[in-house]
Amino acid sequence: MVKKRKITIQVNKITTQSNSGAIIQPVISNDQNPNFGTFVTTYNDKIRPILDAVDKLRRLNVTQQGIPLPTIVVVGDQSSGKSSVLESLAGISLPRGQGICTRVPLVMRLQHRSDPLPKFVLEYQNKSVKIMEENQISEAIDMATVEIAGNSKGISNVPLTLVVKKNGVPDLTMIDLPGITRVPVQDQPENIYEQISEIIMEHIKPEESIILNVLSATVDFPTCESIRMSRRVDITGQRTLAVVTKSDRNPDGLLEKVTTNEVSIGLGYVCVRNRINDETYEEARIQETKLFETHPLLSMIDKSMVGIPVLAQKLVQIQSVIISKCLPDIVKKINDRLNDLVVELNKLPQNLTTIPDAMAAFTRIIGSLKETLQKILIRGEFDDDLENKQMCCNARLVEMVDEFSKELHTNEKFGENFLVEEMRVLEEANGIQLPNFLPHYVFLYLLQRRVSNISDLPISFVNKVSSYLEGICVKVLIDHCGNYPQLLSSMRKAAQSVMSKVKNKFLKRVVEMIEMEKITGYTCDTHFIVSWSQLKSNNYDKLSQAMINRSEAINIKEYGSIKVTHLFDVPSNVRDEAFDLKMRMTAYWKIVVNRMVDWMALQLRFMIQKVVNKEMEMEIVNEVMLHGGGIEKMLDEPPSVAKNRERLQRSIALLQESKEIIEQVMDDILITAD
Ligand SMILES: Nc1nc2c(ncn2[C@@H]2O[C@H](COP(=O)(O)OP(=O)(O)OP(=O)(O)O)[C@@H](O)[C@H]2O)c(=O)[nH]1
Repeated sequence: MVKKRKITIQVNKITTQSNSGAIIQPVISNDQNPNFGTFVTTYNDKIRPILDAVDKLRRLNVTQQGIPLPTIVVVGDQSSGKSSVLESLAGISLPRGQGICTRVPLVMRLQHRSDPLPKFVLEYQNKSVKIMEENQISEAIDMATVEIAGNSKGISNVPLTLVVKKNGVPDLTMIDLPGITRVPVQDQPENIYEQISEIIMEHIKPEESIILNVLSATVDFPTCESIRMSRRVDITGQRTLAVVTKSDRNPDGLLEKVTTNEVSIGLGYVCVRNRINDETYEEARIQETKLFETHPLLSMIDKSMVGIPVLAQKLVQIQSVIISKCLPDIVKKINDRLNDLVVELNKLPQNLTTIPDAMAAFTRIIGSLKETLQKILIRGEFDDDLENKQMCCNARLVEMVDEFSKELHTNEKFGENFLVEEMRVLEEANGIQLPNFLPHYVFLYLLQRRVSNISDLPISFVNKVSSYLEGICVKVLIDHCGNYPQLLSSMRKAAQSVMSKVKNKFLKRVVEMIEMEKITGYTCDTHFIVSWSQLKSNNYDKLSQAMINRSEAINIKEYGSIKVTHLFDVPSNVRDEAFDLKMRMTAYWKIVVNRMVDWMALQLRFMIQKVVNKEMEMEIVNEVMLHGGGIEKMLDEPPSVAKNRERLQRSIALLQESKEIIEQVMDDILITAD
């Protein structure tokens, strides 16, 4: 319920569309010949409170908090007459002339005041300069421009605000922007066009901006840069109003230009004649009225489309519509932004002041760190972000184990020299002994050679897995002490140190495991005998047949085609003995490889369990307490956090103030539309 309703604004004959696609059509009846003075006095009282509220928000710089404000933005090509139009509306002199004059955004706040004595204030960069005389305004703006944008013709996006409180002016706030030019002059930078475009686009892009496009009657409208730019952000022209200046200089064809509307201006055209040379504003208005009444061509233009008073009326109406339309949205945006900032502020670490507080915070960090590591490394649950595949640890670890197993298995190749190694070893093992009696050391010798051949694979597996786990632990640690960066280096050191210790232990065991495999050939797995018998029975006949038939190759299951021509002249007893040895080793090697993979996987799980449940925590506590300066360090809030907290508090205070301003004005008014 609205508590207070002091002022009612009746916005007649103005249609508005939805928030996003505003169609604003101020309709001024054709028979109405607006008088600048009487119009503003009736309108000003009604719009001023809202305009004041929006101007207060502008001064608070809420736009920097992502809250766009309804604004009339004056754009135009260089020397199109932008400043002259503002001068005419305000009845004051602004820097005018050929070449670039406006080099910084100029916010013009016009306010009607009943006192005949005008007041002028120039605000910029937290300064407020009172201007005593009207004829000093131009110079003051020039000086402030030089202070902001330098002596040369460079431009800047730092705004100047000129407050004009004067009897009879319309209550309007507009922003005049540097004129668009493609050619740099004097020592302007080469990219002057890009710089100006950027400033203009920033101001005209928000849906809340009304574009006041100043076009000189002396140019072809479709060729105007300002038209091209405004059409990029306002394709249908629904928030663009055109002011045609210099009507006196080029009256030919102007009527046609503004009625055919070749450049799709949605809010209509107003043709004006600004002050020329040393005319007073009163003289300029008289000359303008005379021009549009008596000139044979210009007098044919509808009276609702000519003269500064009509422009003032249109602007005031448009301004009241956009402001009243945007107010609820501004409140919503302020509320949303406030909520976001409060959440962000609450997420910041508590500013710790006592050792018990620091101790509690440290314990919390360790606890949640352990919980996360248990979740992803032991229970194998997913991290929140499934896209981050690195953090799906169990899946990545099993991939590494599978790859290790594949490498070990593919290492077993019969190759070109089938049985050659076995025959050579048997030959050297020959002695004065019973034939066909295989000494155990022959098998062991071959086994040792095979184990040595693959011994680098388990080592590189340990290296790979350890560096992956170290990466995961460091990432989790960084995430968990993001709020206390002063702990980061100790935590990182602890994680690296614990992982390095564990890796060394793991490597030591792997080396032992390799040695064990070399020392003894043993398995309790009965499948060994079955597998050996099968290999022999399946392949012995193939080999014998090949020797009889002199076939080049035999096909052994799982190992493919194997060349045997080099065995043709080998005595059958030697060949058979070597064949038996090979099949025995093949069956046993499968057992060895599987045992290695199983053992490594179990060791890995065991190691992870120990690190996560105990060693990481102990190492962190040790590192922080003994070497990292203790938890007292947590009491020194890092400058980055303090700065962030200050920034958030400032923004929250600013938005709260803005919210109060806007809620107050909404309480005070009730807007009705026909
Ligand atoms: N005859 C005539 N001259 C005008 C009119 N409007 C502006 N001028 C002249 O055109 C020139 C440029 O006008 P400014 O108002 O400085 O143009 P501007 O667009 O503000 O210029 P920049 O900000 O430098 O781009 C000045 O010499 C004005 O006196 C007009 O309606 N009639």
